[in-house]
Amino acid sequence: MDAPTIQPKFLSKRDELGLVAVGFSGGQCKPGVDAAPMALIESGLVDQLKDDLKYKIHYDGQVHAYNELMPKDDPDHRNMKKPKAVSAVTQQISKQVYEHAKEGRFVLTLGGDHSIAIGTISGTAKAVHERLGRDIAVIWVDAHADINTPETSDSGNIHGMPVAFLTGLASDKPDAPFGWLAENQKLSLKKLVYIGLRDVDRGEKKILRDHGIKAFSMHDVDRHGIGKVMDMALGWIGSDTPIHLSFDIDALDPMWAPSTGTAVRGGLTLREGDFIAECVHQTGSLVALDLVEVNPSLEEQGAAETVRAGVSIVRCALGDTLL
Ligand SMILES: NC(=[NH2+])NCCC[C@H](N)C(=O)O
Ligand SMILES: [Mn+2]
Ligand SMILES: [Mn+2]
Repeated sequence: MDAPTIQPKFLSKRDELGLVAVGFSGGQCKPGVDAAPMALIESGLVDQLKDDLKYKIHYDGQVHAYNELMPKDDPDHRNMKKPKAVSAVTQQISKQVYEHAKEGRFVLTLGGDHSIAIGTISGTAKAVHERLGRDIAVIWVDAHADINTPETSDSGNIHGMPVAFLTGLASDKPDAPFGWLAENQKLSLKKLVYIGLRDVDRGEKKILRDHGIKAFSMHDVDRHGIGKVMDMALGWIGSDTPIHLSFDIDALDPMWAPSTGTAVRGGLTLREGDFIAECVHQTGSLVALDLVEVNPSLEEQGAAETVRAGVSIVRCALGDTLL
């Protein structure tokens, strides 16, 4: 197979990829998502990116568990569970992603639960601000909006809050857990687009409405078809903005991806998920990708299938083509 043919617009080299493997599950309560990076790598993801898609991969060879960063004592803060752990880990991820992104490399992060996007997106945003003087856009593909503030969240799980912190809808005092997020690490609400939503909390619906946030729910996918939805989503972002794609595997229907912590029926087909990734690749604007929430220890009979779905989405986003 040939190397990707799309010339990336916002990367300095078309074939350089920084990989960050994050074995972290502290943004929610179910153990097992930390095992996803190894499962994805063992199923051949990295070899395929190297051998089939011809990427030159910069990888430190480690699935980071960040044990050295775990606080001894981590009481709830504003209703958030494990605030210090998530803060320390996401701050470290932010640096790791930034180090790759500032070199003009594509950055692939394998999670881990979705709280890690506080790190990945802040790292991309900072590097893109510095390198190109631009804001990034984020396409958030998920059954959930993950835009709860600590105050609107029922669960207290931080994987339901990353977008609130990244957009500044939620913030912490400088000395509090998420006080480290600086202005140049944040995301504009106008540059955020959701696809696949179907389980949005009441407080989150109000946030989406009040701020006019662009969101394509499963209803929109049913009504228009995924082709039209992608045209509208990419049209909203425009062709001159670097894109960070944050893909929660639970956007897919549990038929295709059962092994995930907060599965919701009525989701995207595997092909619709791949199609989203293909369309985003074809823009030439993609600069970073997260793949999160694969949990091989849940619905174990479906774990291999879930991992395969994850591999497929990453391949499509990185330029794999059928023909
Ligand atoms: N990244 C995810 N899977 N998030 C699920 C969030 C579920 C729920 N809205 C919450 O705040 O807890
Ligand atoms: Mn989700
Ligand atoms: Mn999510």
